Amino acid sequence: MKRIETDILVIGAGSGGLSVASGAAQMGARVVLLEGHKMGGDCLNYGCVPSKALIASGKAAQAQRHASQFGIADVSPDVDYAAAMAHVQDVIATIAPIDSVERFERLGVQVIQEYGEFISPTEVRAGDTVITARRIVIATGSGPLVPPIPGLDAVPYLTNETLFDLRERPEHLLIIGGGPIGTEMAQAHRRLGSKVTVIEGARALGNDDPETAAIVLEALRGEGIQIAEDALAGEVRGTAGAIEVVAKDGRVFNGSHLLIAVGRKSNTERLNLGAAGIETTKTGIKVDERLKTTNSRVYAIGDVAGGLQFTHVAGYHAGIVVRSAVLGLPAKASAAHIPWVTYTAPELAQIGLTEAQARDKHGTRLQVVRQEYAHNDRAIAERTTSGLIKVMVVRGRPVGASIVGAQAGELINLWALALANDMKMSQITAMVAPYPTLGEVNKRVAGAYFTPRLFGNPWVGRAVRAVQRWLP
Ligand SMILES: Cc1cc2nc3c(=O)[nH]c(=O)nc-3n(C[C@H](O)[C@H](O)[C@H](O)COP(=O)(O)OP(=O)(O)OC[C@H]3O[C@@H](n4cnc5c(N)ncnc54)[C@H](O)[C@@H]3O)c2cc1C
Ligand SMILES: NC(=O)c1ccc[n+]([C@@H]2O[C@H](COP(=O)([O-])OP(=O)(O)OC[C@H]3O[C@@H](n4cnc5c(N)ncnc54)[C@H](O)[C@@H]3O)[C@@H](O)[C@H]2O)c1
Repeated sequence: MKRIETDILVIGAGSGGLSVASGAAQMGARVVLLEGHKMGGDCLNYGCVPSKALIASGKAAQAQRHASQFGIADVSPDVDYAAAMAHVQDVIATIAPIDSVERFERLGVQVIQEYGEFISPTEVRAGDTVITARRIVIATGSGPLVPPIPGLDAVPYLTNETLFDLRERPEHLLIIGGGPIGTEMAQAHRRLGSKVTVIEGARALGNDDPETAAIVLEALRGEGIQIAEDALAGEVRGTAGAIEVVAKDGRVFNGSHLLIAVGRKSNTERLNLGAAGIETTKTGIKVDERLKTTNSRVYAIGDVAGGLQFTHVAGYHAGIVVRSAVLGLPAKASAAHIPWVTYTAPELAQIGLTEAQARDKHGTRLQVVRQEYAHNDRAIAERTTSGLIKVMVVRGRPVGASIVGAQAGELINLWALALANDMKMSQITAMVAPYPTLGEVNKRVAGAYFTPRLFGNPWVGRAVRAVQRWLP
């Protein structure tokens, strides 16, 4: 057995682990990084990157179908599904060098391409090497949760780890789960020419504000996607090409392929956490607000920590751990200013409290201001007028924002800045937004907060009349 001593040991080279490793190494710490499978983890290989690339193919196909609104003939697109998947692989290959072993070795990180497992509270074994470190960071991510639905083990099914290997377009894709994976992949496949049925056990896009989510679901249904809600999958039957999902209430859904998208399972099995005294919860590794596990020299970040499971959260966690484990500074994680976006068309974005959550927490102190895309000149020019922004305001400060519409994911950035810095609505109205941009909806919605305070206000009216009498 080889032995290595280091300052920081990072287990897992996905979004979170890579950020810790590069940050720590560039600040001068000795870093060892373990990766048992693909550098880049889920986001690069089976998650964000391939899904957004396939969504881009679907968008290109859809634009051809609806070009006549811009004076160009509508065309039924000639979709080459295998070529769309080749585009997906090309996008992954373009980004991969940034996450590669070579790049990390150039940064001074010692990369070991093996799975790691604890053999004591201070030691991790990876292949034939035992590593001891001042601090250990677990960043092993998550994998697709495959629920114990009767019959599922006897039929072929896809997950996010196998979907992007397909080269023949599914004739009829059944998707169990109407969360972000289910809805994004439903729309991409529908636009590329598959029939699609989403089978959702509760409410589709149920983690988002119901009013904004409903606008997305209406758009998806309008494109021909069947979305069955309150349809908990109870049984799966059939063979390759002819699959049947039976809901608990007896509804039967038939299709050629089946995608399972019912959430995630933290990757903890290989870690032998018991040997290190690290406890888990139902969703992942138990951590405190500093992201420390029940072993005070070990941190857990990103998906494996079982909170919000997004790449930007893994990156944010990495920043907290670098401050704490590398610089020895106190740093705590918070979830209140974390945005998320579902990249359907229209996009759906959320930060902070939804309207219902804000009402529960702040009662009558809450004011909700709204602005429709239909009043935005750029949206009118580009025929993307179906959209809405709602901002939840308490005592002049935003506590949450929900956006549905074109580029909602870009527009939420401003509210991410505002919530991260506890900004006031007056600071948003002080901004001058270039015309004509969709971003003007952000300024307009902030203006809507002040409108009733300024227009039709008897005190303001009296003041204005007095000033007008005195002005020369
Ligand atoms: C289809 C899909 C689409 C998504 N789209 C988005 C999106 O648009 N935006 C967004 O923010 N998020 C998105 N996500 C979520 C995002 O992919 C994850 O939140 C993110 O990858 C988590 O990063 P991580 O570092 O925690 O884990 P991962 O990226 O999963 O990396 C963990 C790594 O650890 C390795 N590993 C596991 N066990 C061990 C071990 N014992 N030893 C060594 N290595 C180990 C794994 O092989 C893996 O490479 C999507 C997810 C999916 C599935
Ligand atoms: N755009 C993004 O940022 C993005 C995109 C995809 C995935 N992700 C990340 O990946 C995570 C996983 O996504 P997901 O969509 O798999 O999970 P999810 O947990 O968000 O949604 C799963 C859905 O499946 C339903 N469900 C569960 N069991 C069921 C059953 N037996 N029958 C029918 N429906 C059932 C649930 O009610 C839920 O609505 C997300 O929570 C997110 O963190 C992010």
